[in-house]
Formats: sequence, C-alpha cells, structure tokens
Amino acid sequence: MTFLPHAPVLELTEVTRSYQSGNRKRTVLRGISYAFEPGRMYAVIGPSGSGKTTLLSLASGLDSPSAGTVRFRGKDVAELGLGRYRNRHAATVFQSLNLLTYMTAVQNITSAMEITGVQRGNKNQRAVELLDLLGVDAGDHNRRTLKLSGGQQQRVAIARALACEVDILFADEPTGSLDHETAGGIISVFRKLAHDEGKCVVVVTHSREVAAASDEVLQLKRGKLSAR
Ligand SMILES: Nc1ncnc2c1ncn2[C@@H]1O[C@H](COP(=O)(O)OP(=O)(O)OP(=O)(O)O)[C@@H](O)[C@H]1O
Repeated sequence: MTFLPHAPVLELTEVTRSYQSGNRKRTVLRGISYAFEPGRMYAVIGPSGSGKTTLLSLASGLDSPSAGTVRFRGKDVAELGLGRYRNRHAATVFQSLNLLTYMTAVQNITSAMEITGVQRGNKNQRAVELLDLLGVDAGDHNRRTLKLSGGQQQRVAIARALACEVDILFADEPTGSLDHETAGGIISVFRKLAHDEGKCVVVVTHSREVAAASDEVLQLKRGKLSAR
C-alpha cells in the first residue's frame, strides 16, 4: 500500500453528505475541505444538529461521503478499505465507550489487539504500558472496568483505541459526562497524545474547555467548516 509521506495525515476534499428522507434530500455537509496534521489537537464545535457526528463518521471511516474524498496520507480511504483504515490507522472513542465491563482494563486492550490482528509478542505488557501512559492507576489495571470511575473508564477506552498504534484518534464528546476536574485530566491526556506522541487528535465537543485546550478550533455551521 503506497502512502505519500509528505501528504497530510488526514485530508478531506470537497466532502458532502446528504441524507434522503422520503422524497426530500437534506444536505448536512457541503463541500468541506480541510487538511489535518500529526502532533496537533483539533476541536470540532458547532450547534446541535450542525453535522459534527456526521463529519466524525466520515473522517473516521464509519460512513462514506455522498461526494468528495477522505484521504489518509494521500490514499483514498475508500480504496484502502474502511475496515482496514479503522483497524490500523484511525481509532474512535465513542461517547458510550463500548468497554466490555465484565473484563479488566488490561483484557479490554489485549482483546482489541487480538481482534484487530496486532502482531505483538507480549500484548499484556503493551496494555500495561498504554494504561501507564494514560495515567490509569496500577491497582486498576486488573479490575473489571465496571468497577472503575467514569474518568478511569474513559482513559481505558482511549488506551484501547491506541492499542493498534493508530496515527489518528477521534473522540465524540469525551468529557460530556465527566466532572470538571476529571474532564481536565482527560483534556491533558489528549494534549499529551498529540504533542508528545505525535498523534492527530480530533475531538467533537460542546465544551469550551476542550476547545480552549485545542491547537485548532473548527466550527461547523450551515454545512461548512471554518477555522476560528
Ligand atoms: N442516518 C441519518 N439519517 C438521516 N438523517 C441523519 C442521519 N444522521 C444524522 N442525520 C441528520 O443530520 C443532521 C446532523 O446530525 P449530527 O448528529 O451529525 O449533528 P451533531 O452536530 O453531531 O449534533 P449533536 O451536537 O446534537 O450531537 C441532523 O439533522 C440529523 O438529524
């Protein structure tokens, strides 16, 4: 698979998404073009219904645009294969987290590595490294995630997303259900992943704190995306 090393890690070109409901076609995103770089944290903001989740779905390979292209390092993700793009290059932390709550933090990560076919000798050791990186207490590594606080669960979900050594991390409202202090910890984690680990971090948010902590704030309004 040939990637272009100098191309943006993620590039949207004239991306449009319309939904058909009955006889009516509703265009939510209109010809959006934007290039995302590694090592930066982006916040996507906009009023409810402006298309933030739709944009995230397209950029993360969960959905395909009605027109336009999404490229990863210069390669159209439709050609790369959306499943392959999601497994190897771009991971998403959903609002619901989707942790397997009967499994421990470590098991959530190692099972994700098994499913996505990560070739690594010691998966347990890698899981522990990731949990340490994200600041999950050692005493929580082998506890069932059901027993962990909301902030700790969020960290485990981010660690799991990173287990496949992806370049891009998407998150949908990651601080929505957290108190102020815990949210601050999660924001620091995203900044660290961008600035110290070189990830491209894209966060959909209503939070002013998340927007203020981001390197770029992108606003969606009437189907268009603009940098603020
Ligand atoms: N699968 C779908 N079929 C039809 N319409 C859809 C679909 N998904 C989203 N929409 C419509 O697209 C518009 C944008 O929705 P989206 O969820 O992307 O907005 P949002 O900015 O993320 O909103 P919120 O902040 O409330 O989560 C909404 O009007 C929504 O009803």
